[in-house]
Amino acid sequence: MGAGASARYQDGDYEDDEQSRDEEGAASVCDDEGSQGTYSDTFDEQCLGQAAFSGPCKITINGVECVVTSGKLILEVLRERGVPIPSLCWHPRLPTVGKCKLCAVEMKDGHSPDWKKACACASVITPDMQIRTESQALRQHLAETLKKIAHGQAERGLFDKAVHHYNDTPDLQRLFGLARHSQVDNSNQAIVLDVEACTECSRCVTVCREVSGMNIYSMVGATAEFPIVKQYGRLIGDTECVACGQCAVFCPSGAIQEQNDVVAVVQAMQAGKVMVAGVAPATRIGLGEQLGLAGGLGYNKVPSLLRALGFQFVFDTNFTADLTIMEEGHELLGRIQAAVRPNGDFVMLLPHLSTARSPQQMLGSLVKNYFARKLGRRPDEICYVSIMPCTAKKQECKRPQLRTDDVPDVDYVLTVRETGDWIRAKGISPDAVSESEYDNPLGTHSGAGQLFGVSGGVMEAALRTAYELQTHETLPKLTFHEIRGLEGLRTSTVMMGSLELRVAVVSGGAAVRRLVDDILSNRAHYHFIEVMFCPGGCLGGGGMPRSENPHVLETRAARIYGLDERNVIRKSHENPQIRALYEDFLGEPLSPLAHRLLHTTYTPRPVPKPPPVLTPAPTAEQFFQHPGSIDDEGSIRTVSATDEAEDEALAAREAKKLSIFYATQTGNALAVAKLVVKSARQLGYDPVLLDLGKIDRSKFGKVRQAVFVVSTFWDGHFPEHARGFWDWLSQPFHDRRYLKLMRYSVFGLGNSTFELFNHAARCLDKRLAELGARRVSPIGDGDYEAKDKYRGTFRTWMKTFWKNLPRSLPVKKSG
Ligand SMILES: Cc1cc2nc3c(=O)[nH]c(=O)nc-3n(C[C@H](O)[C@H](O)[C@H](O)COP(=O)(O)O)c2cc1C
Repeated sequence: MGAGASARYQDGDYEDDEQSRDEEGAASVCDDEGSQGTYSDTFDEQCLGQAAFSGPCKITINGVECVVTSGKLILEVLRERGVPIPSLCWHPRLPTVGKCKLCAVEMKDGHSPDWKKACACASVITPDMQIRTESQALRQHLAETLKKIAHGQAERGLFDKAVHHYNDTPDLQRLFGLARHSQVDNSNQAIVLDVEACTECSRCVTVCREVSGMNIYSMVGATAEFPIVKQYGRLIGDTECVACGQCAVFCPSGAIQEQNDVVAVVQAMQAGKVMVAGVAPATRIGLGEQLGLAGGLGYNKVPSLLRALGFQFVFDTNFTADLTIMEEGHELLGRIQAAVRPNGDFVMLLPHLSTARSPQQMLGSLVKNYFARKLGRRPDEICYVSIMPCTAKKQECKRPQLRTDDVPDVDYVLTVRETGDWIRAKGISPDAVSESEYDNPLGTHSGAGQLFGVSGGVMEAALRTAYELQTHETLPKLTFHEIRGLEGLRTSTVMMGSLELRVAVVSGGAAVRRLVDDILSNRAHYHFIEVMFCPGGCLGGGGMPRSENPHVLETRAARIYGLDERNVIRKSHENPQIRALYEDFLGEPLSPLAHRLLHTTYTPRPVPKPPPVLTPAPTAEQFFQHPGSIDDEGSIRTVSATDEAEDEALAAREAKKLSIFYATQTGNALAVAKLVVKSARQLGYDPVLLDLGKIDRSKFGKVRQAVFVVSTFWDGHFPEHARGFWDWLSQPFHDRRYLKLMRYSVFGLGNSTFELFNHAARCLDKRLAELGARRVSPIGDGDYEAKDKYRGTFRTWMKTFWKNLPRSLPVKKSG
């Protein structure tokens, strides 16, 4: 609801004086007396950040007076005080979206007699506010909202059952379109999406866009059967998804999960394989949480629990974290020295990824190629299972580069969640097992290795070793506080003798994207960068326990730092087993054997392209195929720009000529462009409608009066048919006065839930002005998310344009 709309609720009688309501939003309710009333599904949302100050203030909650902090969200305050309040879309670590409307409360300020309904997740506490969470109307609202969610799930469930039931009847499958779609998207090696369980809360959309910076999910174009649309309407496996699994961590209903590999692991056990597990640094922090142990799990309980599950050997991925530092540290110093110019300066190293494998893959490789030999077994007789905080590791272990003699180094990856649930399902109690040590020779680690579980930890571990390797002196201070913390980007300059090393630590995909942009555009210069895709690093990984605790990442980080501090060995190069491994087997860091077993190569992954054309609306097709023909509405002339520019001499007519260019993917922009044509004709103009993808470019510079109606698609792009035009117009060769004759205005069609809202229209608007065209009126930002879709914005924009157009005519010089 717009801020001005008022809905009054008094003593169980709902009164709504808003005139226009959209159909979807209206539902029928009974009030206390059982009379039927109309109930608007709209909300009074207090603008976040509206609170004048943040400090203690008095409010009442359900009639009880209390002192709380103003400026906080109502939902946060209710949760802190233990007042039951349902919600689905809200999460303390995500921006508010106010989608599910389950957290409705009623509120009023001190003196007002009227109660207003509001989303507790989208409204902030103000002094003297009264809040109630219980009333007949709220109960009714909750029931209706839950019913809608359940209805959607049930519908999709029935749909799914129909697939099963009609499995042998292809005609019916075709009829329902079932042959083409599956309810369960199993196309990704790490993530599975079962839309039957989806509550349409949109958390996956938010986290993927805001935290991971990927924008794989969308609800635009969603249907009842498929409430979540993936990039370009494809299966997840065909998108750019990197399987970080943040969607799985934040999904409240289990619709998005990791691919479960427990059954495959159990089958390997039953097949008599030698079962070996490896435990990651963040795993030992997360497993206790997944098992519901508030105080965490005793450090050496983890190997015991894994042995109770049936693993014969339990190694420590912290060991190979130390090994990674040895390989990566020598690699870094080698690259720096190779890059030092005679004047002592050194060149950018950023385009060069380290070739060192991840600790998981190093451990897998050593288990299959080193430990197997000690055991007198063939690599394929061993099943190595990695217990990880990460979902992407499920994908990583399947990379073809990470096999030796066609045997995978890592057979399966289980997330912390899968492992915890398996332990529970087997009825193993952490209290019933005693502590035990990790197995050797791959089980001893330094505190530096443990730090791999937190963002900044790999950098800190690397610096502890690189400093001593470079300077041959003892590092005076072990902790690098400047690169600790959970902000997306931390930077520092570290002196290593005379070498000044500029370092950056980045975590969370969105922050990574920003840093990469800065580097590519020469705004950021670093020598050594640690990149972790998950927020806070592995402790915020896609395979870690789901948590509603806003401070969960800080708590996990503190535990990891605590483990480092308690360790007797704090530097990777001081780990005695690492030294022994080089002496016995690998030779030295970066030796040929180390290269073969511990390093890898990368190949670019194909980036999925948008489909060539997304079924244009039939009317648009007519226009594309028959330019110049009379359209179905009988009155709109479409011509090529060539004809249009021929009339130079006819000045009077010229002033009335208006070129209306459109670019559309699914036909909406064309429909809007036609409205402009009609409106122009009513005002006595002579409009022509032009497909922006088909204009005669040699005549474009002669257009005098123009309107552009342009939609944005696929991450800020122009619609398919007009991309060639944009590529051409944005080229640097155009003269700055190329469009000096043109007066124009742009109307954009987009959706504000996309990060690049109306990007195509905005770029066009800017570019036209850059090339000398005069803007008659400001761009119209049409937003599909607006209550009336594009209507209101369009009317205002059109009105301003007609008002300004005659005034913008160049004044004739007299004499
Ligand atoms: C797959 C898809 C991607 C979209 N991408 C964007 C976008 O990046 N930015 C934006 O503002 N709108 C985006 N939209 C919203 C469209 O611009 C909006 O639906 C518009 O009405 C389409 O107009 P058209 O039918 O003329 O192409 C997207 C819509 C879809 C279905």
